Amino acid sequence: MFGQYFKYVVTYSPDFYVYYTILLLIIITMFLKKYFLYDNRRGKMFPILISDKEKKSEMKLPTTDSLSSQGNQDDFTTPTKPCHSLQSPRVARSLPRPCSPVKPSSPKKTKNRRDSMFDYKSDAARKVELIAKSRDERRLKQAEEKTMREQMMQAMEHATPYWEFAHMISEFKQGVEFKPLRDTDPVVENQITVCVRKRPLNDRESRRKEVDVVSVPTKNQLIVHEPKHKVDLTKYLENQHFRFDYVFDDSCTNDIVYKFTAKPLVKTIFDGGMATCFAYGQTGSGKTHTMGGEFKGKIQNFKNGIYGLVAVDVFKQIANPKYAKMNYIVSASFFEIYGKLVFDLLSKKQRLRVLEDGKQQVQVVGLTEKIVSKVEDVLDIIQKGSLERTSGQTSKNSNSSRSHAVFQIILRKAGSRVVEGKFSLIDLAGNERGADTSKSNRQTRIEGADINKSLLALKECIRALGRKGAHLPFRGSKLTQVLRDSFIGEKSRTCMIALISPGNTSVDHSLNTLRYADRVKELVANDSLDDSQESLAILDEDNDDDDDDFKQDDSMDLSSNEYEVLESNRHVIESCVYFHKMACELYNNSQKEGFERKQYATSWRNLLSEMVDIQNGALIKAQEFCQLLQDNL
Ligand SMILES: Nc1ncnc2c1ncn2[C@@H]1O[C@H](COP(=O)(O)OP(=O)(O)OP(=O)(O)O)[C@@H](O)[C@H]1O
Repeated sequence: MFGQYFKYVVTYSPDFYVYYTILLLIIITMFLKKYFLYDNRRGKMFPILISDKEKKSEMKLPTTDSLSSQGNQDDFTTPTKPCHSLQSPRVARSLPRPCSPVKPSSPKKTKNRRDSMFDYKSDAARKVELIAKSRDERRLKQAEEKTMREQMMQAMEHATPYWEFAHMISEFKQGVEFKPLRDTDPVVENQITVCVRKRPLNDRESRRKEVDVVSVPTKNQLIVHEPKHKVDLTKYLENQHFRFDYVFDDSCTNDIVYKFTAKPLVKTIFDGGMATCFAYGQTGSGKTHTMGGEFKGKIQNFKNGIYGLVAVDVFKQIANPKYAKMNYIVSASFFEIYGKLVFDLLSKKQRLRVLEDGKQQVQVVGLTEKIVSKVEDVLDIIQKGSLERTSGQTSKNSNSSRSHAVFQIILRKAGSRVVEGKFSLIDLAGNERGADTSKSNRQTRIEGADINKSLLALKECIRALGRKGAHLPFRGSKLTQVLRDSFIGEKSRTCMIALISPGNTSVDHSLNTLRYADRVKELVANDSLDDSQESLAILDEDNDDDDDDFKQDDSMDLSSNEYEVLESNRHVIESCVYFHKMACELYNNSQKEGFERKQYATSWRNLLSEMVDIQNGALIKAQEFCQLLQDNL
């Protein structure tokens, strides 16, 4: 029927297309009115977004009753559905006014028609909103971080008196990539090896809430974070960088330390050379722990100290078919040098004399040398000597920290007295004891001066070993005298292990230790004295022995003091020539273009501290001598 009507209209009504178009326009307008809004400001139409829920509510138009009940505040229970929710204009218009009393403070404020219009924001508006949002989030995060930082600082202040430094150090460490030494790293063989071992904080330091001021970022680098105060008392860190052959951090065991230090030297003594390994550092820094073995309470495990580990490897080599036919006899000795006195640790601390024969061979007369055939024999000797060394001492007033302990393993061929090879392992006196020279107690001053002197002489001797053919100032101390043959010969090899305590109260001593070790290595690496310099340094060789030094056992005898003062005087003269040359060289280099500022600063500082060391040593001797002359008046 509709079809017939349509056919009729098409056939008989020429205005059909006009009607049809008008009808279509009406439909389109209605559609637009229902689903679109016109934004006057922008002159654009926008489609209305209606959530599914709202669409549903729109479809179910509220009855007058329900609307009035919504409008009744007393019955108001759900403010989440206000009448002016997002609805089409038609629906919105159809709603009666009284529906407005929705609580204005309603937490879920729904959008009205106008709000819905502004849901459609330009990109710029969206971006502004995003920026504002992220700014608010950032501010919130910053506030949270600040609160946390304040809380942490408060907690740290209670936990440690050095919390500010601890905080600065931990911030510094965050920017450092740590790649410490690993057991699998290759062992480099040097004639002189200088390395550093840092021990962990001990119980006493932890109780005092000390801060660990030493970082070991790589296998050969170390940083000391020296706590400092500015004039206005602001705290800051001075980070001092050092480089050595190896640096062992507090997680390294004695086995690892041994692998990179003394182990490579064992074969030296089978090749007819002398090997020497020193442990240098402040009292309590771990010298005995490293050389003698780890402590478990008061009990020391001699098997895992460097003494014991060397013994194991020596016997392994003896069993090696290459050396088995050589018929080596192994013997061991253990003695202590305290000032100018030498004591046998294997013979109830019997006092020994050090003499030099016509061929400049130094002999420790009467020293017990026990023949050993297995590792256990050596461990017995180490145990006996160590107990002898520490017996009758309290840790506070320990003589062991003021004496040098020398443990030697000697190789001879069966039936011969000739030494084929010797490994000397030395646990040096605490280096801070050398600074005891200003103390009023005369004995302490003398001890301090002796330690200072022996450590300076030791450094000079190692330097001389590095500078082949240079003058060997071995007469500078009893220690270097008895070790004379360790510093001569092409085949001699030396290793120094500098031990440091990590606590902030030890930082000055640790820096002293590191500077000493640094100079030993740096001079080995950089020194290239020319012949004229060497010839200047030889003066002493002709200086015929004033054997007083060897024949007298009295520690403070006038003539030996005079000898030492004159020796130090000569040493100062020689060093002045050397310093003058080096200082000129450094200065001239600094005038050249593109000179390395950092290298210059380090070299100049080291040169000056070396000069100060030598002059201080001479000053101590001169003061002692003045005092002695006065006492003898
Ligand atoms: N690497 C380490 N790991 C753990 N503990 C260590 C380490 N080094 C040292 N210690 C501990 O620190 C303490 C002091 O060490 P040690 O006696 O070896 O110092 P020292 O330098 O020989 O002192 P002294 O000059 O008085 O003989 C010991 O209790 C030792 O166990």
